[in-house]
Amino acid sequence: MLELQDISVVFHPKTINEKVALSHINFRIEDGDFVTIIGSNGAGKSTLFQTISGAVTPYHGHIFLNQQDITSLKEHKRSRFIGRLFQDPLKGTAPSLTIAENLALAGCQGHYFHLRPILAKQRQQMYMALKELNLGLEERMDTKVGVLSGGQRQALSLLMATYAKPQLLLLDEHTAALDPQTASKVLELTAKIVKKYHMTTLMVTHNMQDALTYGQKIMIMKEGQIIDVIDRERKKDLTVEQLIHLYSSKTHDYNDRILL
Ligand SMILES: Nc1ncnc2c1ncn2[C@@H]1O[C@H](COP(=O)(O)OP(=O)(O)OP(=O)(O)O)[C@@H](O)[C@H]1O
Repeated sequence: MLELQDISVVFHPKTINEKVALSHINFRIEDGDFVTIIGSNGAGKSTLFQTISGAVTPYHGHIFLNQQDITSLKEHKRSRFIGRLFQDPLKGTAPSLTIAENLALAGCQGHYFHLRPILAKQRQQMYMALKELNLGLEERMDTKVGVLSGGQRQALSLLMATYAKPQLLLLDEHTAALDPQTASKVLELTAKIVKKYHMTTLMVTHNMQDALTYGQKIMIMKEGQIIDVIDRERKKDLTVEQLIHLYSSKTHDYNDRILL
């Protein structure tokens, strides 16, 4: 379970550049929930993820993961149980290492990594995990990641972010830089892995259809606040057109990127 209690984030406090990026955020997500987050530019979505993952320290409030107060836990320690995926496929993998070496790296999340020969048993585990992606990467384990396509790399990043079975998975528009076909493939893979391991997941997206399809709940953010949470009951009969209408009327965001 993830719980945020009265979280506020202020950049450059008490200066002329002061910016309140998150303002009194409260929410609770149960184990295994898949929650999608939508919001206009600058609403605070990335800051929310940075705060949960420990890259940004809140000005106020507390964060609990499975009853443990992680508010002051360092980012690298949180990475042992929080997996994260970014929009840029280049961010989640090391290009000069092979696929197998990247997965070995993912296996020691948050701990010091020494590149050692990979044991036959480890390779077998990697082979099986890669096979699930259905992209043929299991036959290319000694290929350097730098030569993979954006979609292959993002699928591998997804596998890496979930390899150590994190308690929480944060997906920050992780398919936005991919072409539509590859994006839907990576999203389907995401849903499959999340369901298989019952991972508590938060996904930021600008795509209303994806927010509706994958989110068991949908959070709407505006100007550093959560302005609405659409729960299972309200979501049940919601169409994408109704979601767009609801979103636009609440945020006054009529951006084409959202509507499409
Ligand atoms: N390091 C920082 N210093 C100062 N202001 C910041 C910093 N990071 C973010 N902000 C500001 O905080 C607000 C929230 O930014 P954030 O990136 O979280 O929004 P977002 O919802 O992820 O937007 P987008 O959809 O455009 O990525 C914005 O006004 C942004 O300019």
